[in-house]
Amino acid sequence: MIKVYAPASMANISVGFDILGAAINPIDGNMLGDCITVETATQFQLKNKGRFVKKLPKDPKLNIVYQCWQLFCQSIGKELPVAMTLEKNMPIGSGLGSSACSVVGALVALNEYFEKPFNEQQMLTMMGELEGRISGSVHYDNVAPCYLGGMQLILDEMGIISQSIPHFDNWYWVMAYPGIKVSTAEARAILPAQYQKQDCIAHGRYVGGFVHACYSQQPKLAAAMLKDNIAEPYRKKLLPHFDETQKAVKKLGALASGISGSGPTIYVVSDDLASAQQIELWLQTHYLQNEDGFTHICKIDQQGARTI
Ligand SMILES: Nc1ncnc2c1ncn2[C@@H]1O[C@H](COP(=O)(O)OP(=O)(O)OP(=O)(O)O)[C@@H](O)[C@H]1O
Ligand SMILES: N[C@@H](CCO)C(=O)O
Repeated sequence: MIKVYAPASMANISVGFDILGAAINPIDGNMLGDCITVETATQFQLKNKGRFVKKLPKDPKLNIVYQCWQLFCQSIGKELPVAMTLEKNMPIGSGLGSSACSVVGALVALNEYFEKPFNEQQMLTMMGELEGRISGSVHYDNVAPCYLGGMQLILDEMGIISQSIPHFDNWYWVMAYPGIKVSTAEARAILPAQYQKQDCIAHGRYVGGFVHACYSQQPKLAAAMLKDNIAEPYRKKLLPHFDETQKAVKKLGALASGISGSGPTIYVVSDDLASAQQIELWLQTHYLQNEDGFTHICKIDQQGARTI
């Protein structure tokens, strides 16, 4: 039997719409991600369990794990009789890469079980295709960090889909999921089809500046560059009182904050644990909307998907 854990991820990180993402890990040892097992069977079976199992599609063929198995079989050229179990620990439509956790977990578990018929690039290509089926367009900024760990910059040139870039080891990422759903497909549909020239120039400056600051290890500059003029102005209305939340966490010492993926989770950066804890408490009291909501103080997860 093979069991794989696939971690949560935050896509975009404000500056890198569709091209930047990081895997995250709560510092308290909680495992924030889906788990998938693959076992021997005489015919294909898929069982679902976990905290968010009720939020999965009713039709089992719409479960992305089933589609992972189908694509894996098609790519290998034969039907593979295995029993898969999805532990759905991630809320759906959260901005924490829930579908990516299932896609990456399922493909890595199958690839491990069958002794790695596919290499990293082939795996990423399949992951991108499956993520694209869900959100309406291929984007790797959740699947790449979930699979490879660290902070990933999507390149998609010369056969290289993604490479990791340096980050700041002392940064805490306070993540707050309010408990409401935002569909990625809908959050993409509300974005403009075209942007003004000055917005394109500013966007280039922010993302270039952030990557430069990461390489030259200038944390203040990096935090100042974490600005989103592509998605946040249009998506923030989907999140509970976003502007007020940003102002409040800034007063509590946040270096930066923004939308995780397509929301409604927000991330807040702090380089001080006491301040991160105060921010977390504030978010628990003011940002969570129902009992499904949660907060975690995280660090960037270096490992990505792994067998456990
Ligand atoms: N195993 C699965 N895990 C998560 N979503 C699934 C799964 N199988 C099918 N789906 C469907 O995929 C869609 C996922 O929606 P969406 O992309 O908005 O969520 P998400 O992956 O949590 O988003 P985000 O990447 O912002 O965290 C939903 O319609 C859901 O029903
Ligand atoms: N980059 C994607 C991530 C979705 O999780 C978006 O913001 O639409």
